Amino acid sequence: MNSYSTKYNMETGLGLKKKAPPGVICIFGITGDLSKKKLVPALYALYVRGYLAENFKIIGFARRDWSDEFTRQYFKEALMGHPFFNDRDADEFLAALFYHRSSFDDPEGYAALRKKLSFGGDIIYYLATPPASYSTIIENLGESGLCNLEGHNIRIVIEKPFGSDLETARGLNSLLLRYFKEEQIYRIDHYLGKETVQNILALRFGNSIFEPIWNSKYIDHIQITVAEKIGVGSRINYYEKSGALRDMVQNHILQLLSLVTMEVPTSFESDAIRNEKVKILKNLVPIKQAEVSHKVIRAQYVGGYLDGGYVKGYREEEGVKIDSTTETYVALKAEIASWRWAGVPIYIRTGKRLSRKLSEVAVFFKPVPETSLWFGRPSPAPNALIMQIQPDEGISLLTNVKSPGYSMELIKHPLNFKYEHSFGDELPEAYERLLLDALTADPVLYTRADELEALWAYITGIREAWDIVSPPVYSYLPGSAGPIMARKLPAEEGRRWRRL
Ligand SMILES: NC(=O)C1=CN([C@@H]2O[C@H](COP(=O)(O)OP(=O)(O)OC[C@H]3O[C@@H](n4cnc5c(N)ncnc54)[C@H](OP(=O)(O)O)[C@@H]3O)[C@@H](O)[C@H]2O)C=CC1
Ligand SMILES: O=C1O[C@H](COP(=O)(O)O)[C@@H](O)[C@H](O)[C@H]1O
Repeated sequence: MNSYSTKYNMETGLGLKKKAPPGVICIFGITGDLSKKKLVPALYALYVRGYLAENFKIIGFARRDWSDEFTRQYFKEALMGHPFFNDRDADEFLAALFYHRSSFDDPEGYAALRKKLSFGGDIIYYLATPPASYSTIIENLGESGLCNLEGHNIRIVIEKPFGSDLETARGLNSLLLRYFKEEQIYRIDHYLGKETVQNILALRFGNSIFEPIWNSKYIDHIQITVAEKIGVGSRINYYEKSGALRDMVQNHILQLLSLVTMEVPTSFESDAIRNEKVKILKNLVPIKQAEVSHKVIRAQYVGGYLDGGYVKGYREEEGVKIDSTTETYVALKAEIASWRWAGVPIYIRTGKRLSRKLSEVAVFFKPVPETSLWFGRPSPAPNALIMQIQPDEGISLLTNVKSPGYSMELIKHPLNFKYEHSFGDELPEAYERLLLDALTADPVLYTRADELEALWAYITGIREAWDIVSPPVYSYLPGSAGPIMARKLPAEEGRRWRRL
């Protein structure tokens, strides 16, 4: 037990409902960016909060010439900005970190790894590597027998992107299934680890007031926005092949969509939830070639001024082709062919270099009926339920209230719940929850093979239509709300985007 754990849990009510059993997590790509920014800090937080077994170990696999000592020092420096950092906890935590030097394609590296895994307990392989290395690692783990070690429960976590279209995702699934069973495979989507995303289910199914109105009779439309202010940054090589549709819509946004629209699961068990999500994803109406140009708007940011300084346009970024058609923004109208959702459009938009960072789901209800009640006065604005994923995590219900005074004038007013006000500002990082779930063999927040293939089927349909039709790639200014053409999507149906 360490200095923080009892105090922290009592204060925040996070609760020690589950604790990782003894074992080892082997992180492939320990010297990389994700390990430094997310994985090791999340494991440290779990350690400090008391969620790791006493003899839990971390093995970092990469090819740089590092020693155990150097690796510990490197991560100690990386942890110095962590909110829970203190010398004693960091040293104790890092004493359990070991470095394993090998190339991913060297079978001897796996034979040597086998000896280091022999201290018992569960084994979790975490692939935090370039996606091109996934198959090499999986094959080497399989052929060296490391997927099947007597007396160990073994799981494998795979980072995104999981494939680049339906065919490659299927190929990766079948390679994994050659060596692992589905229940051992954990495909990550970090949005599912966010508290506010999990709260979508809590809000919908823990409150009897929502279910009766959660359908096409009462809901007019839904908007899902994941906007970012940052540009593509140093990830050009990956992004140029990916674009916003694959980078954000295929995973995070369609996950949000499925949580907001799925039927009530029979339990909070992983398969019960994932079964319902898959049903929704399979009911997404494919976007056909003939409609792709007006149902999907793609665009790129151009150069311009943001926060007082010039920022390069996407095509000016180093490594981007001058005639690149990779979209840094995409907006689309999705539809679900089901009794509950027929006729309810779901407008989606995501992009980089927009006016601000914002992830939210907004559910717009139908307006009150047009009757003589409001005759001569403006009709009340439709109600909307806004689930703000980040920042300023919270939920608002936009209602109409009487404006103070002598007449029946209505004004819009939000009923607000803010995490920060109710629970303090410290929400656990998504990777903490996701890692804890992988360590405790709970796949509820991970994507199942059939779910992943349904996600890719929808996106691959759009990509293929783009390849044939070549719709225009519109432009937008940094700091804007996106391309003007995107307004058309809801506007042609008498609606408009929420302000960004
Ligand atoms: N970085 C991020 O913010 C995010 C990353 N991801 C995903 O996480 C994964 C990792 O990303 P990131 O950390 O940025 O990648 P990096 O390029 O920073 O790290 C790659 C890691 O893989 C190792 N590596 C690469 N090739 C070999 C090889 N042949 N043999 C041994 N080691 C090798 C590198 O080791 P060495 O240094 O020794 O060469 C390094 O540790 C990717 O799938 C990415 O899409 C997902 C979301 C966000
Ligand atoms: O997966 C990704 O997500 C980030 C955005 O994540 P967030 O938690 O900051 O909302 C995005 O910047 C990146 O391009 C994408 O690969």
